[in-house]
Amino acid sequence: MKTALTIAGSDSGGGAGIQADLKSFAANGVYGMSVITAITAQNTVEVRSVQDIDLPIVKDQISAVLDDIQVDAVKIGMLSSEGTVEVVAKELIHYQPRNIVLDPVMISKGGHHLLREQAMEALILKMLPLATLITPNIPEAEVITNRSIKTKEDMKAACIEIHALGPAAVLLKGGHLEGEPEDLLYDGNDFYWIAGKRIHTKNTHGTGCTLSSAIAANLAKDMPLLEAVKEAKKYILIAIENSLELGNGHGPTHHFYDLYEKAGLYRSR
Ligand SMILES: Nc1ncnc2c1ncn2[C@@H]1O[C@H](COP(=O)(O)OP(=O)(O)O)[C@@H](O)[C@H]1O
Ligand SMILES: Cc1ncc(COP(=O)(O)O)c(N)n1
Repeated sequence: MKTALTIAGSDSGGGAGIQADLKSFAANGVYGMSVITAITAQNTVEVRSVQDIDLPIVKDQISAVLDDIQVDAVKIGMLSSEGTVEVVAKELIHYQPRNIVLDPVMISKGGHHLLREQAMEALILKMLPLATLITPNIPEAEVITNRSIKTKEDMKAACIEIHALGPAAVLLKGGHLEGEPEDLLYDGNDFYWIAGKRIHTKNTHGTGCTLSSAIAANLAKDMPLLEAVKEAKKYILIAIENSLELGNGHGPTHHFYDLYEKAGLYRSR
């Protein structure tokens, strides 16, 4: 069986972070493993508090997995602090796993900082060059490029600028712009618009985590990048369409194995 490792924060509410990643891995047919970087006390409404995990045990979690188990893809989410960015980057350089999908998580839907502002430079300088694919949303891409993104032309320019920072490819998610949520994939040569259909729901907690983990799972299964992204986009659409009315805030997406199978999208290679 193909495998994927998530390096991310824990969401006690189960909708985002490590919990979403492992559910997405399972639904997309790979064996999931986790390295926890931070624990958030979180629900559908808010992040109440955050405890970073001590750096030596972040390092040991990564080496414990990679010394023993074949890892076919790595998904990186919340990194929280500059020290964590540095430790994760160092371990990835040491182990050289293939297929690194970096979701540059910065701020929760409720406005809580999941990456300290002082850690931004380290993320850009140390982590971006290691990524096979980076998956920023519009606000994250605005922070990385330090320019505002309002149009499709702005999205193209941002992709070129982010690609120049080192990742092999960029998927700029358009969900935060008006209209249908179209994402833009840029591999350094060509642009591919990945069409979407807007689902009118407030239950979008964990969409970014779910999508990036589905892409990592697909890359682990040896799908080419464009196919991996397109298939993952179909998966996130189903997960949002079937999102759950749980809690009083942004409910989670649903990792619905049966429906996924019925739609002919489930593939375990
Ligand atoms: N309401 C929605 N309906 C359909 N697709 C959506 C919706 N909101 C987001 N998406 C898609 O889900 C994926 C992740 O969403 P996005 O909100 O951009 O990420 P993040 O959670 O990082 O902010 C993207 O492919 C985006 O286009
Ligand atoms: C631990 C953790 N990681 C990531 C997110 C971002 O979630 P979203 O996918 O909704 O932007 C989150 N809210 N909590």
